Amino acid sequence: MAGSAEARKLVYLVTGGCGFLGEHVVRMLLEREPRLRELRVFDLHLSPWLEELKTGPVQVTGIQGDVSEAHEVAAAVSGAHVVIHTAGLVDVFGRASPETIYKVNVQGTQNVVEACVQTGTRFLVYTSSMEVVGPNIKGHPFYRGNEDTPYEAVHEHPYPHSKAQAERLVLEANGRMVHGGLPLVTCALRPTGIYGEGHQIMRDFYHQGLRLGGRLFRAIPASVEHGRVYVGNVAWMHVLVARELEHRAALMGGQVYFCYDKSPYKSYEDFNMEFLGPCGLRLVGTRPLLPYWLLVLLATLNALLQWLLRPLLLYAPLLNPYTLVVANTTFTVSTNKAQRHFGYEPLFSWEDSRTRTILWMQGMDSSAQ
Ligand SMILES: NC(=O)C1=CN([C@@H]2O[C@H](COP(=O)(O)OP(=O)(O)OC[C@H]3O[C@@H](n4cnc5c(N)ncnc54)[C@H](O)[C@@H]3O)[C@@H](O)[C@H]2O)C=CC1
Ligand SMILES: C[C@@H](CO)CCC[C@@H](C)[C@H]1CC[C@H]2[C@@H]3[C@H](O)CC4=CC(=O)CC[C@]4(C)[C@H]3CC[C@]12C
Repeated sequence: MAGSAEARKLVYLVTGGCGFLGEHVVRMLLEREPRLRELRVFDLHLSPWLEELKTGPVQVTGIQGDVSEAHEVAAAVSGAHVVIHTAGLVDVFGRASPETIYKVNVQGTQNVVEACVQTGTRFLVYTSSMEVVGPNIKGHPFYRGNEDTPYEAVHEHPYPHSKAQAERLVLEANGRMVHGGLPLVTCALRPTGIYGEGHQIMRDFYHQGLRLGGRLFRAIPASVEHGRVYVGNVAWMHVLVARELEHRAALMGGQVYFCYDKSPYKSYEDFNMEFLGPCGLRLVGTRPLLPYWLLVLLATLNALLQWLLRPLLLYAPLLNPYTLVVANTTFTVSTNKAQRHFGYEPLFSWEDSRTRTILWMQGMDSSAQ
């Protein structure tokens, strides 16, 4: 979408703009935000593809930095009209220490909020997660819930705990006076499990399937529904929210929105097979091949091994007690809050989302294991 030079006046900052979701947000902004003049992409590691984006009408500025460093964040935020804060340490496998997770996710978010206040940036969109709600460690189902559905959110794992703390910081900052005397307007988006082009865990399952001779083995009952949402639609929601916060501050400020689209309700594994199947993999078993108690045992063993081996090497398999509970607990969303508050409709149908993801997977080098 082309915008005339006069209409281009806004400066956006996307933190974590080189990540899986961040890249889609960056590209979506360039395609669908005609008022954009400058797009700042802030990340710990800048990706080479940023260079290609520098030839268009929008000034794209890569900023290598760390959200946990307040001065780096303040320098990047200064002069931005809108901040989309997607940067985060996404780790439920024990790769990073809890301290590092808090430093990036909580302190990093606090730094973003303070930078907005100090420099006079008025609009802040935070990428939260369904994980701030659940599934909880008790395995309570959340079936087609919405933003108002009561649920006992109990967090013991550092990732959901840090995301919940960060979300609270962002929402509590709504209405704070920023430099210049106007109120900060914030809101949080809570994606369910995101999938699509660039999804690392999908890549991991694909390569695991290839190693196992084109097979994956069912571990989760098909009846357990896990919420999923296409990355392009999550990015589109971010773009829309960022745009509409200014016009609907009273309605949207301080609100949370689940990210949703028309992706079908399925188990985590059955959903993955929508893409892995057309890439030649097969899910073996109509029921889990191992009894649940054995999976719990294996997950506990993995956690124990991780702890024992930590001084020597990093052992971080996909299966641990936390991921087992998340994958084994029904958690699905059914809401239209984003449609009611800011007119969101998914940009990509389920068929498009599926096709795009399959094409991306088929284009991956299958030997790159
Ligand atoms: N992947 C998923 O299924 C879901 C992700 N989310 C949230 O979406 C956001 C993006 O996640 P993904 O794209 O999946 O993860 P990702 O790991 O692909 O992207 C995160 C980006 O943040 C950057 N980053 C990490 N630490 C940083 C630091 N200290 N300073 C600056 N940048 C830093 C990374 O370099 C990376 O580019 C995260 O906030 C995550 O919590 C929410 C729900 C689901
Ligand atoms: C038991 C295994 C047998 O195949 C399967 C293990 C799958 C898990 C690695 C994933 C199941 C559910 C995923 C999480 C979920 O989609 C919600 C998430 C939200 C976020 O904000 C970050 C990612 C994640 C925690 C996601 C991580 C991978 C799973 C636990």
